[in-house]
Amino acid sequence: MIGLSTVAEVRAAEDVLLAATREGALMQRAATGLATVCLRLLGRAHGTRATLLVGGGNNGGDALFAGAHLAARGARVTAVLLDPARAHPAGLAALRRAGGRVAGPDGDDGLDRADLVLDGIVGIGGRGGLRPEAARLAQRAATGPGLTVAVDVPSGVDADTGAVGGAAFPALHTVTFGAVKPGLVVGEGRGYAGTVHLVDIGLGPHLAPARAHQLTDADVAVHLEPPGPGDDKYSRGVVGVVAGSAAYPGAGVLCTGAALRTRPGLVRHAGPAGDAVRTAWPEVIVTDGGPGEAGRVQAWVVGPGAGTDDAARRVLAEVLATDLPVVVDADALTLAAREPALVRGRGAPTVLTPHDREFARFGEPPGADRIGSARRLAADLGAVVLLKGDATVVAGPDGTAFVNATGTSDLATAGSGDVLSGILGSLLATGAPAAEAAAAAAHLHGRAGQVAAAAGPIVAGDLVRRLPETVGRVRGTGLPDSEA
Ligand SMILES: NC(=O)C1=CN([C@@H]2O[C@H](COP(=O)(O)OP(=O)(O)OC[C@H]3O[C@@H](n4cnc5c(N)ncnc54)[C@H](OP(=O)(O)O)[C@@H]3O)[C@@H](O)[C@H]2O)[C@@H](O)CC1
Ligand SMILES: [K+]
Repeated sequence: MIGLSTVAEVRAAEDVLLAATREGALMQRAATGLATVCLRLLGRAHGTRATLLVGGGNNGGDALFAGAHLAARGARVTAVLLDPARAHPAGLAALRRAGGRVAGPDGDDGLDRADLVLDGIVGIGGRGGLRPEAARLAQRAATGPGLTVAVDVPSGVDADTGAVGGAAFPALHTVTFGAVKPGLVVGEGRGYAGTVHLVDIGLGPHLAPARAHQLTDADVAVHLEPPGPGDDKYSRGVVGVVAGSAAYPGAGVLCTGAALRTRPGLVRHAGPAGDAVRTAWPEVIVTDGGPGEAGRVQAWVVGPGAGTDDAARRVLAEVLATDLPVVVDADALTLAAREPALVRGRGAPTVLTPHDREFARFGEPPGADRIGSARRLAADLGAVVLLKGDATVVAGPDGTAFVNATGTSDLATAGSGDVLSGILGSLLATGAPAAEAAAAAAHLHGRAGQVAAAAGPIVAGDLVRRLPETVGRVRGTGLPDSEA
Protein backbone atom coordinates (compact mmCIF):
# COMPACT_ATOMS: atom_id res chain seq x y z
CA MET A 1 0.00 0.00 0.00
CA ILE A 2 1.15 3.51 -0.75
CA GLY A 3 0.42 5.90 2.12
CA LEU A 4 -0.91 9.35 1.24
CA SER A 5 0.28 11.90 3.81
CA THR A 6 -1.25 15.30 4.44
CA VAL A 7 0.77 18.51 4.69
CA ALA A 8 0.30 18.52 8.48
CA GLU A 9 1.61 14.95 8.71
CA VAL A 10 4.60 15.77 6.49
CA ARG A 11 5.38 18.95 8.45
CA ALA A 12 5.21 17.08 11.78
CA ALA A 13 7.61 14.39 10.53
CA GLU A 14 9.90 17.05 9.01
CA ASP A 15 10.15 18.86 12.35
CA VAL A 16 11.48 15.71 14.02
CA LEU A 17 13.86 14.92 11.19
CA LEU A 18 15.11 18.51 10.81
CA ALA A 19 16.05 18.56 14.49
CA ALA A 20 18.06 15.36 14.03
CA THR A 21 19.96 16.29 10.84
CA ARG A 22 22.47 18.95 9.99
CA GLU A 23 21.09 22.17 8.55
CA GLY A 24 20.25 21.94 4.88
CA ALA A 25 20.67 18.15 4.70
CA LEU A 26 17.03 17.47 3.91
CA MET A 27 16.96 19.99 1.11
CA GLN A 28 20.13 18.43 -0.30
CA ARG A 29 18.48 14.99 -0.31
CA ALA A 30 15.39 16.44 -1.98
CA ALA A 31 17.34 18.38 -4.60
CA THR A 32 19.66 15.47 -5.43
CA GLY A 33 16.66 13.16 -5.88
CA LEU A 34 14.96 15.79 -8.02
CA ALA A 35 18.01 16.27 -10.24
CA THR A 36 18.38 12.49 -10.62
CA VAL A 37 14.80 12.13 -11.87
CA CYS A 38 15.27 15.09 -14.25
CA LEU A 39 18.45 13.55 -15.67
CA ARG A 40 16.64 10.26 -16.21
CA LEU A 41 13.78 12.03 -17.97
CA LEU A 42 16.09 14.15 -20.15
CA GLY A 43 18.47 11.30 -20.92
CA ARG A 44 21.46 13.66 -20.62
CA ALA A 45 22.37 17.05 -19.13
CA HIS A 46 25.12 18.32 -21.41
CA GLY A 47 23.76 20.70 -24.04
CA THR A 48 20.24 20.79 -22.62
CA ARG A 49 18.49 23.95 -21.47
CA ALA A 50 16.54 24.20 -18.23
CA THR A 51 14.45 27.04 -16.84
CA LEU A 52 13.74 27.14 -13.11
CA LEU A 53 10.66 28.98 -11.84
CA VAL A 54 11.70 29.94 -8.33
CA GLY A 55 9.39 31.18 -5.55
CA GLY A 56 10.44 32.74 -2.28
CA GLY A 57 10.26 29.59 -0.11
CA ASN A 58 12.05 26.28 0.32
CA ASN A 59 10.32 24.86 -2.75
CA GLY A 60 12.29 27.40 -4.76
CA GLY A 61 15.41 26.33 -2.82
CA ASP A 62 14.92 22.74 -4.00
CA ALA A 63 14.67 23.94 -7.60
CA LEU A 64 17.83 26.08 -7.29
CA PHE A 65 19.95 23.25 -5.83
CA ALA A 66 18.65 20.78 -8.42
CA GLY A 67 19.43 23.37 -11.12
CA ALA A 68 22.97 23.60 -9.73
CA HIS A 69 23.35 19.81 -10.13
CA LEU A 70 22.18 20.04 -13.74
CA ALA A 71 24.41 23.03 -14.48
CA ALA A 72 27.41 21.19 -13.02
CA ARG A 73 26.72 18.43 -15.57
CA GLY A 74 26.71 20.82 -18.51
CA ALA A 75 23.08 22.01 -18.72
CA ARG A 76 22.41 25.68 -19.48
CA VAL A 77 20.27 26.67 -16.54
CA THR A 78 18.29 29.90 -16.16
CA ALA A 79 16.50 30.78 -12.92
CA VAL A 80 13.49 33.10 -12.93
CA LEU A 81 13.03 34.56 -9.46
CA LEU A 82 9.45 35.44 -8.57
CA ASP A 83 10.43 37.05 -5.29
CA PRO A 84 14.13 37.99 -5.77
CA ALA A 85 14.58 39.39 -2.26
CA ARG A 86 13.49 36.06 -0.71
CA ALA A 87 15.00 33.55 -3.13
CA HIS A 88 16.84 30.83 -1.13
CA PRO A 89 20.33 32.41 -0.65
CA ALA A 90 22.34 29.18 -0.43
CA GLY A 91 20.48 27.69 -3.40
CA LEU A 92 21.09 30.81 -5.45
CA ALA A 93 24.78 30.82 -4.58
CA ALA A 94 25.08 27.12 -5.51
CA LEU A 95 23.41 27.73 -8.87
CA ARG A 96 25.70 30.67 -9.66
CA ARG A 97 28.81 28.68 -8.63
CA ALA A 98 27.80 25.89 -11.02
CA GLY A 99 27.48 28.36 -13.91
CA GLY A 100 23.72 28.90 -13.88
CA ARG A 101 22.35 32.36 -14.61
CA VAL A 102 19.52 34.43 -13.20
CA ALA A 103 17.12 36.19 -15.53
CA GLY A 104 16.33 39.78 -14.59
CA PRO A 105 12.78 41.10 -14.44
CA ASP A 106 12.58 41.68 -18.20
CA GLY A 107 15.40 39.35 -19.17
CA ASP A 108 15.38 36.23 -21.30
CA ASP A 109 13.82 33.42 -19.24
CA GLY A 110 14.51 30.76 -21.88
CA LEU A 111 10.99 29.29 -21.64
CA ASP A 112 10.57 29.39 -25.42
CA ARG A 113 13.41 26.94 -26.03
CA ALA A 114 13.78 25.06 -22.75
CA ASP A 115 14.11 21.27 -22.71
CA LEU A 116 13.03 21.24 -19.06
CA VAL A 117 10.99 23.60 -16.88
CA LEU A 118 11.19 23.07 -13.13
CA ASP A 119 8.29 24.43 -11.11
CA GLY A 120 9.71 25.57 -7.77
CA ILE A 121 7.17 28.39 -7.40
CA VAL A 122 5.46 27.02 -4.34
CA GLY A 123 5.21 23.62 -2.60
CA ILE A 124 3.37 22.52 0.51
CA GLY A 125 3.49 26.10 1.81
CA GLY A 126 1.15 27.32 -0.96
CA ARG A 127 -2.27 28.85 -0.48
CA GLY A 128 -4.89 29.22 -3.21
CA GLY A 129 -4.38 29.48 -6.96
CA LEU A 130 -1.28 31.03 -8.43
CA ARG A 131 -0.72 34.77 -8.25
CA PRO A 132 -0.81 36.61 -11.62
CA GLU A 133 2.94 36.64 -12.38
CA ALA A 134 3.31 32.95 -11.43
CA ALA A 135 0.17 32.08 -13.41
CA ARG A 136 1.58 33.80 -16.50
CA LEU A 137 4.84 31.80 -16.31
CA ALA A 138 2.95 28.54 -15.72
CA GLN A 139 0.86 29.27 -18.80
CA ARG A 140 3.99 29.91 -20.90
CA ALA A 141 5.57 26.70 -19.60
CA ALA A 142 2.43 24.79 -20.61
CA THR A 143 2.59 26.01 -24.20
CA GLY A 144 6.40 25.96 -24.49
CA PRO A 145 8.57 23.06 -25.64
CA GLY A 146 10.03 22.11 -22.23
CA LEU A 147 9.21 18.98 -20.25
CA THR A 148 7.28 20.32 -17.26
CA VAL A 149 8.39 18.93 -13.89
CA ALA A 150 6.81 20.08 -10.62
CA VAL A 151 8.90 20.20 -7.46
CA ASP A 152 7.04 18.41 -4.62
CA VAL A 153 3.58 19.65 -5.72
CA PRO A 154 2.42 21.41 -8.92
CA SER A 155 2.15 25.03 -7.83
CA GLY A 156 -1.48 26.10 -7.45
CA VAL A 157 -2.68 22.59 -6.47
CA ASP A 158 -3.84 22.06 -2.89
CA ALA A 159 -1.56 19.27 -1.68
CA ASP A 160 -4.17 17.84 0.71
CA THR A 161 -7.26 17.82 -1.48
CA GLY A 162 -6.20 18.23 -5.11
CA ALA A 163 -8.36 21.35 -5.35
CA VAL A 164 -7.23 23.94 -7.89
CA GLY A 165 -8.50 27.39 -6.98
CA GLY A 166 -7.35 29.22 -10.12
CA ALA A 167 -4.26 28.80 -12.29
CA ALA A 168 -1.86 25.93 -11.57
CA PHE A 169 1.33 24.53 -13.11
CA PRO A 170 0.53 21.71 -15.55
CA ALA A 171 3.25 19.14 -14.87
CA LEU A 172 3.96 16.05 -16.91
CA HIS A 173 5.92 14.75 -13.92
CA THR A 174 5.92 15.60 -10.23
CA VAL A 175 8.89 14.75 -8.04
CA THR A 176 7.57 14.65 -4.49
CA PHE A 177 9.53 14.34 -1.26
CA GLY A 178 9.09 12.08 1.75
CA ALA A 179 5.53 10.94 1.01
CA VAL A 180 2.95 11.12 -1.76
CA LYS A 181 0.44 13.85 -0.95
CA PRO A 182 -3.26 13.13 -1.60
CA GLY A 183 -3.64 16.15 -3.89
CA LEU A 184 -1.26 14.58 -6.43
CA VAL A 185 -3.50 11.59 -7.07
CA VAL A 186 -7.07 12.79 -6.54
CA GLY A 187 -9.45 15.38 -7.96
CA GLU A 188 -8.23 18.09 -10.30
CA GLY A 189 -4.70 17.89 -8.89
CA ARG A 190 -4.23 14.44 -10.42
CA GLY A 191 -4.44 15.97 -13.88
CA TYR A 192 -1.82 18.63 -13.04
CA ALA A 193 0.65 16.26 -11.36
CA GLY A 194 1.19 13.82 -14.22
CA THR A 195 3.42 10.89 -13.30
CA VAL A 196 4.38 10.99 -9.62
CA HIS A 197 7.93 10.10 -8.54
CA LEU A 198 8.58 9.68 -4.81
CA VAL A 199 12.00 10.67 -3.47
CA ASP A 200 12.90 9.19 -0.08
CA ILE A 201 14.38 11.86 2.21
CA GLY A 202 14.23 9.72 5.35
CA LEU A 203 10.84 10.94 6.53
CA GLY A 204 9.24 7.47 6.65
CA PRO A 205 10.04 6.44 10.25
CA HIS A 206 8.72 9.77 11.55
CA LEU A 207 5.44 9.86 9.61
CA ALA A 208 2.17 9.17 11.41
CA PRO A 209 0.34 6.16 9.95
CA ALA A 210 -1.41 7.44 6.82
CA ARG A 211 -5.21 7.62 6.89
CA ALA A 212 -5.49 7.38 3.11
CA HIS A 213 -3.82 4.87 0.79
CA GLN A 214 -3.44 3.68 -2.76
CA LEU A 215 -3.50 -0.07 -3.34
CA THR A 216 -0.99 -1.85 -5.56
CA ASP A 217 -1.50 -5.06 -7.54
CA ALA A 218 0.12 -7.00 -4.70
CA ASP A 219 -2.42 -5.65 -2.18
CA VAL A 220 -5.31 -6.62 -4.43
CA ALA A 221 -3.90 -10.06 -5.26
CA VAL A 222 -4.48 -11.02 -1.61
CA HIS A 223 -8.23 -10.86 -2.33
CA LEU A 224 -7.96 -12.90 -5.52
CA GLU A 225 -6.18 -16.03 -4.39
CA PRO A 226 -7.03 -19.15 -6.38
CA PRO A 227 -9.11 -21.79 -4.60
CA GLY A 228 -7.26 -24.34 -2.49
CA PRO A 229 -7.74 -28.11 -2.50
CA GLY A 230 -10.23 -27.90 0.38
CA ASP A 231 -12.51 -25.34 -1.31
CA ASP A 232 -15.88 -26.05 -2.90
CA LYS A 233 -18.35 -23.78 -4.67
CA TYR A 234 -19.81 -22.53 -1.36
CA SER A 235 -16.72 -22.22 0.76
CA ARG A 236 -15.36 -18.93 -0.54
CA GLY A 237 -18.58 -16.95 -0.33
CA VAL A 238 -21.69 -16.88 -2.48
CA VAL A 239 -22.79 -13.56 -3.95
CA GLY A 240 -26.41 -12.64 -4.61
CA VAL A 241 -27.32 -10.11 -7.29
CA VAL A 242 -30.62 -8.26 -7.67
CA ALA A 243 -30.04 -6.29 -10.85
CA GLY A 244 -31.76 -5.68 -14.17
CA SER A 245 -35.39 -5.42 -15.12
CA ALA A 246 -37.59 -6.12 -18.11
CA ALA A 247 -36.53 -2.73 -19.48
CA TYR A 248 -32.81 -3.12 -18.58
CA PRO A 249 -31.91 -6.83 -18.53
CA GLY A 250 -28.33 -6.02 -19.57
CA ALA A 251 -27.50 -4.59 -16.13
CA GLY A 252 -28.29 -7.99 -14.59
CA VAL A 253 -26.20 -9.80 -17.21
CA LEU A 254 -23.16 -7.54 -16.74
CA CYS A 255 -23.34 -7.48 -12.94
CA THR A 256 -23.70 -11.26 -12.51
CA GLY A 257 -21.08 -11.87 -15.19
CA ALA A 258 -18.57 -9.65 -13.41
CA ALA A 259 -19.26 -11.36 -10.07
CA LEU A 260 -18.79 -14.76 -11.67
CA ARG A 261 -15.65 -13.85 -13.56
CA THR A 262 -13.93 -12.23 -10.56
CA ARG A 263 -14.00 -15.20 -8.24
CA PRO A 264 -15.88 -18.13 -9.68
CA GLY A 265 -17.72 -20.13 -7.05
CA LEU A 266 -21.41 -19.48 -6.97
CA VAL A 267 -23.53 -16.51 -7.98
CA ARG A 268 -27.26 -16.30 -7.40
CA HIS A 269 -29.55 -13.87 -9.20
CA ALA A 270 -33.03 -12.73 -8.17
CA GLY A 271 -35.51 -10.56 -10.02
CA PRO A 272 -37.19 -9.85 -13.34
CA ALA A 273 -34.09 -10.06 -15.57
CA GLY A 274 -33.80 -13.81 -14.90
CA ASP A 275 -34.32 -15.00 -18.48
CA ALA A 276 -31.56 -12.79 -19.86
CA VAL A 277 -29.20 -13.83 -17.06
CA ARG A 278 -29.94 -17.55 -17.57
CA THR A 279 -29.22 -17.24 -21.28
CA ALA A 280 -25.97 -15.33 -20.83
CA TRP A 281 -24.67 -17.20 -17.77
CA PRO A 282 -25.95 -20.77 -17.39
CA GLU A 283 -23.60 -21.04 -14.38
CA VAL A 284 -25.76 -18.62 -12.34
CA ILE A 285 -28.59 -19.92 -10.12
CA VAL A 286 -31.57 -17.78 -11.04
CA THR A 287 -34.89 -17.18 -9.35
CA ASP A 288 -37.61 -15.01 -10.87
CA GLY A 289 -38.83 -14.24 -7.33
CA GLY A 290 -37.38 -11.87 -4.73
CA PRO A 291 -34.10 -12.08 -2.79
CA GLY A 292 -35.77 -14.23 -0.11
CA GLU A 293 -36.24 -17.00 -2.67
CA ALA A 294 -32.68 -16.95 -3.96
CA GLY A 295 -31.07 -19.22 -1.36
CA ARG A 296 -28.20 -18.49 1.01
CA VAL A 297 -25.63 -15.86 0.06
CA GLN A 298 -22.81 -14.06 1.90
CA ALA A 299 -23.26 -10.65 0.24
CA TRP A 300 -25.81 -8.85 -1.92
CA VAL A 301 -25.53 -6.43 -4.80
CA VAL A 302 -28.68 -4.43 -5.40
CA GLY A 303 -29.70 -1.71 -7.80
CA PRO A 304 -28.20 -1.76 -11.32
CA GLY A 305 -31.01 -1.38 -13.87
CA ALA A 306 -33.54 -2.20 -11.15
CA GLY A 307 -35.74 0.93 -11.35
CA THR A 308 -37.04 3.07 -8.51
CA ASP A 309 -40.68 1.94 -8.24
CA ASP A 310 -42.40 0.45 -5.17
CA ALA A 311 -41.28 -3.06 -6.04
CA ALA A 312 -37.64 -1.93 -6.29
CA ARG A 313 -37.99 -0.14 -2.96
CA ARG A 314 -39.36 -3.30 -1.31
CA VAL A 315 -36.44 -5.36 -2.65
CA LEU A 316 -33.91 -2.82 -1.38
CA ALA A 317 -35.52 -2.73 2.07
CA GLU A 318 -35.57 -6.53 2.20
CA VAL A 319 -31.89 -6.83 1.34
CA LEU A 320 -30.85 -4.05 3.71
CA ALA A 321 -32.82 -5.72 6.52
CA THR A 322 -30.49 -8.76 6.35
CA ASP A 323 -27.33 -9.02 8.41
CA LEU A 324 -25.21 -9.43 5.27
CA PRO A 325 -22.87 -6.99 3.49
CA VAL A 326 -24.75 -5.12 0.75
CA VAL A 327 -23.56 -3.12 -2.27
CA VAL A 328 -26.10 -0.37 -3.00
CA ASP A 329 -25.63 0.80 -6.60
CA ALA A 330 -27.35 2.82 -9.33
CA ASP A 331 -31.16 2.98 -8.91
CA ALA A 332 -30.86 1.68 -5.35
CA LEU A 333 -28.78 4.77 -4.53
CA THR A 334 -31.65 7.02 -5.61
CA LEU A 335 -33.95 5.07 -3.28
CA ALA A 336 -31.45 5.08 -0.41
CA ALA A 337 -30.98 8.85 -0.76
CA ARG A 338 -34.72 9.26 -0.28
CA GLU A 339 -34.67 7.03 2.80
CA PRO A 340 -31.19 7.11 4.36
CA ALA A 341 -32.61 5.46 7.49
CA LEU A 342 -32.62 2.18 5.54
CA VAL A 343 -28.80 2.35 5.52
CA ARG A 344 -28.08 4.17 8.80
CA GLY A 345 -29.44 1.54 11.11
CA ARG A 346 -27.55 -1.44 9.65
CA GLY A 347 -25.21 -3.62 11.64
CA ALA A 348 -23.56 -5.30 8.61
CA PRO A 349 -21.40 -3.35 6.14
CA THR A 350 -23.08 -1.33 3.39
CA VAL A 351 -21.15 -0.01 0.39
CA LEU A 352 -22.66 2.85 -1.60
CA THR A 353 -21.19 3.40 -5.07
CA PRO A 354 -22.31 6.85 -6.29
CA HIS A 355 -21.03 8.96 -9.15
CA ASP A 356 -21.18 12.71 -8.54
CA ARG A 357 -24.88 13.21 -9.37
CA GLU A 358 -25.91 10.24 -7.26
CA PHE A 359 -23.70 11.50 -4.44
CA ALA A 360 -25.43 14.91 -4.58
CA ARG A 361 -28.81 13.23 -3.95
CA PHE A 362 -27.62 12.50 -0.39
CA GLY A 363 -27.16 16.22 0.29
CA GLU A 364 -24.43 18.19 -1.46
CA PRO A 365 -22.25 17.56 -4.52
CA PRO A 366 -18.76 16.27 -3.66
CA GLY A 367 -17.03 19.53 -4.60
CA ALA A 368 -13.25 19.89 -4.91
CA ASP A 369 -12.32 17.89 -1.77
CA ARG A 370 -13.42 14.42 -2.85
CA ILE A 371 -11.77 12.49 -0.02
CA GLY A 372 -13.24 14.86 2.58
CA SER A 373 -16.71 14.68 1.05
CA ALA A 374 -16.69 10.87 0.81
CA ARG A 375 -15.52 10.67 4.44
CA ARG A 376 -18.32 12.97 5.61
CA LEU A 377 -21.06 10.97 3.86
CA ALA A 378 -19.55 7.68 5.08
CA ALA A 379 -19.52 8.91 8.68
CA ASP A 380 -23.04 10.31 8.37
CA LEU A 381 -24.53 7.05 7.06
CA GLY A 382 -22.25 4.57 8.83
CA ALA A 383 -21.47 3.08 5.40
CA VAL A 384 -18.54 2.74 3.03
CA VAL A 385 -18.77 5.29 0.21
CA LEU A 386 -17.11 4.54 -3.14
CA LEU A 387 -17.20 7.86 -4.99
CA LYS A 388 -16.60 7.17 -8.67
CA GLY A 389 -14.39 9.47 -10.68
CA ASP A 390 -11.22 9.87 -12.63
CA ALA A 391 -9.56 8.60 -9.47
CA THR A 392 -12.25 6.76 -7.54
CA VAL A 393 -12.24 7.47 -3.80
CA VAL A 394 -13.34 5.00 -1.13
CA ALA A 395 -14.04 6.16 2.43
CA GLY A 396 -15.14 4.17 5.46
CA PRO A 397 -17.18 5.50 8.38
CA ASP A 398 -14.00 5.52 10.52
CA GLY A 399 -12.21 7.85 8.08
CA THR A 400 -10.11 5.17 6.36
CA ALA A 401 -9.75 6.23 2.74
CA PHE A 402 -8.36 4.85 -0.50
CA VAL A 403 -7.68 6.56 -3.82
CA ASN A 404 -7.69 4.34 -6.87
CA ALA A 405 -4.58 4.41 -9.03
CA THR A 406 -5.78 2.41 -12.04
CA GLY A 407 -8.61 4.55 -13.40
CA THR A 408 -8.79 5.17 -17.13
CA SER A 409 -11.25 7.26 -19.11
CA ASP A 410 -12.01 4.16 -21.21
CA LEU A 411 -14.20 3.07 -18.28
CA ALA A 412 -16.66 5.89 -19.02
CA THR A 413 -18.99 3.61 -20.99
CA ALA A 414 -22.53 2.37 -20.38
CA GLY A 415 -22.70 -0.63 -18.06
CA SER A 416 -19.20 -0.09 -16.64
CA GLY A 417 -20.69 0.63 -13.19
CA ASP A 418 -22.69 -2.62 -13.29
CA VAL A 419 -19.41 -4.47 -13.81
CA LEU A 420 -17.81 -2.66 -10.85
CA SER A 421 -20.66 -3.56 -8.50
CA GLY A 422 -20.50 -7.21 -9.58
CA ILE A 423 -16.74 -7.33 -8.89
CA LEU A 424 -17.31 -5.64 -5.52
CA GLY A 425 -20.09 -8.06 -4.50
CA SER A 426 -17.82 -10.95 -5.31
CA LEU A 427 -15.01 -9.60 -3.11
CA LEU A 428 -17.39 -8.69 -0.25
CA ALA A 429 -18.78 -12.23 -0.19
CA THR A 430 -15.34 -13.49 0.89
CA GLY A 431 -15.72 -11.59 4.15
CA ALA A 432 -13.05 -9.00 3.25
CA PRO A 433 -13.30 -5.69 5.17
CA ALA A 434 -15.76 -3.58 3.20
CA ALA A 435 -13.63 -0.48 2.54
CA GLU A 436 -10.66 -2.53 1.38
CA ALA A 437 -12.91 -4.77 -0.75
CA ALA A 438 -14.33 -1.63 -2.39
CA ALA A 439 -10.86 -0.24 -3.06
CA ALA A 440 -9.72 -3.60 -4.44
CA ALA A 441 -12.78 -3.74 -6.71
CA ALA A 442 -12.04 -0.25 -8.10
CA HIS A 443 -8.41 -1.28 -8.69
CA LEU A 444 -9.37 -4.48 -10.52
CA HIS A 445 -12.06 -2.68 -12.55
CA GLY A 446 -9.48 -0.09 -13.64
CA ARG A 447 -6.95 -2.78 -14.56
CA ALA A 448 -9.63 -4.58 -16.60
CA GLY A 449 -10.22 -1.28 -18.41
CA GLN A 450 -6.50 -0.95 -19.15
CA VAL A 451 -6.25 -4.57 -20.36
CA ALA A 452 -9.36 -4.32 -22.55
CA ALA A 453 -8.54 -0.86 -23.94
CA ALA A 454 -5.12 -2.02 -25.10
CA ALA A 455 -6.96 -3.75 -27.98
CA GLY A 456 -9.05 -0.68 -28.95
CA PRO A 457 -12.33 0.97 -27.94
CA ILE A 458 -14.21 -0.97 -25.29
CA VAL A 459 -17.77 -1.68 -24.15
CA ALA A 460 -18.67 -2.92 -20.65
CA GLY A 461 -18.94 -6.53 -21.83
CA ASP A 462 -15.25 -6.40 -22.77
CA LEU A 463 -14.42 -5.69 -19.12
CA VAL A 464 -16.23 -8.89 -18.09
CA ARG A 465 -14.60 -10.89 -20.88
CA ARG A 466 -11.12 -9.70 -19.94
CA LEU A 467 -11.55 -10.16 -16.16
CA PRO A 468 -9.94 -13.63 -15.94
CA GLU A 469 -6.85 -12.35 -17.76
CA THR A 470 -6.84 -9.24 -15.58
CA VAL A 471 -7.06 -11.28 -12.37
CA GLY A 472 -4.15 -13.36 -13.66
CA ARG A 473 -2.06 -10.27 -14.30
CA VAL A 474 -2.86 -8.75 -10.90
CA ARG A 475 -1.91 -12.01 -9.21
CA GLY A 476 1.24 -12.48 -11.23
CA THR A 477 3.61 -10.10 -12.85
CA GLY A 478 0.78 -7.57 -13.34
CA LEU A 479 0.92 -4.28 -15.15
CA PRO A 480 3.38 -1.73 -13.76
CA ASP A 481 2.14 0.22 -10.75
CA SER A 482 2.34 4.00 -10.84
CA GLU A 483 5.87 5.11 -10.07
CA ALA A 484 4.69 6.47 -6.74
N1 LIG B 1 10.66 21.42 5.34
C1 LIG B 1 11.51 20.47 4.91
O1 LIG B 1 12.07 19.72 5.66
C2 LIG B 1 11.75 20.31 3.50
C3 LIG B 1 11.02 21.05 2.59
N2 LIG B 1 11.25 20.92 1.31
C4 LIG B 1 10.62 21.80 0.37
O2 LIG B 1 10.07 22.94 1.00
C5 LIG B 1 8.75 23.15 0.56
C6 LIG B 1 7.98 23.89 1.56
O3 LIG B 1 8.66 25.11 1.70
P1 LIG B 1 8.06 26.36 2.47
O4 LIG B 1 7.47 25.95 3.74
O5 LIG B 1 9.15 27.35 2.53
O6 LIG B 1 6.90 26.85 1.55
P2 LIG B 1 6.79 26.94 -0.05
O7 LIG B 1 6.00 25.77 -0.52
O8 LIG B 1 8.08 27.19 -0.68
O9 LIG B 1 5.83 28.20 -0.24
C7 LIG B 1 6.14 29.44 0.38
C8 LIG B 1 6.36 30.48 -0.70
O10 LIG B 1 5.32 30.45 -1.65
C9 LIG B 1 4.68 31.72 -1.76
N3 LIG B 1 3.27 31.48 -2.08
C10 LIG B 1 2.29 30.98 -1.30
N4 LIG B 1 1.14 30.81 -1.99
C11 LIG B 1 1.41 31.25 -3.25
C12 LIG B 1 0.62 31.35 -4.43
N5 LIG B 1 -0.68 30.96 -4.45
N6 LIG B 1 1.19 31.84 -5.57
C13 LIG B 1 2.49 32.21 -5.56
N7 LIG B 1 3.28 32.14 -4.45
C14 LIG B 1 2.75 31.67 -3.32
C15 LIG B 1 4.95 32.35 -0.43
O11 LIG B 1 4.87 33.74 -0.54
P3 LIG B 1 4.26 34.65 0.65
O12 LIG B 1 2.86 34.16 0.89
O13 LIG B 1 5.14 34.44 1.83
O14 LIG B 1 4.33 36.02 0.07
C16 LIG B 1 6.35 31.85 -0.12
O15 LIG B 1 7.30 32.62 -0.84
C17 LIG B 1 8.25 21.76 0.26
O16 LIG B 1 7.16 21.74 -0.61
C18 LIG B 1 9.49 21.15 -0.36
O17 LIG B 1 9.58 21.52 -1.74
C19 LIG B 1 12.27 20.01 0.82
O18 LIG B 1 13.43 20.79 0.65
C20 LIG B 1 12.54 18.88 1.75
C21 LIG B 1 12.80 19.33 3.10
K1 LIG C 1 6.05 23.38 -7.03
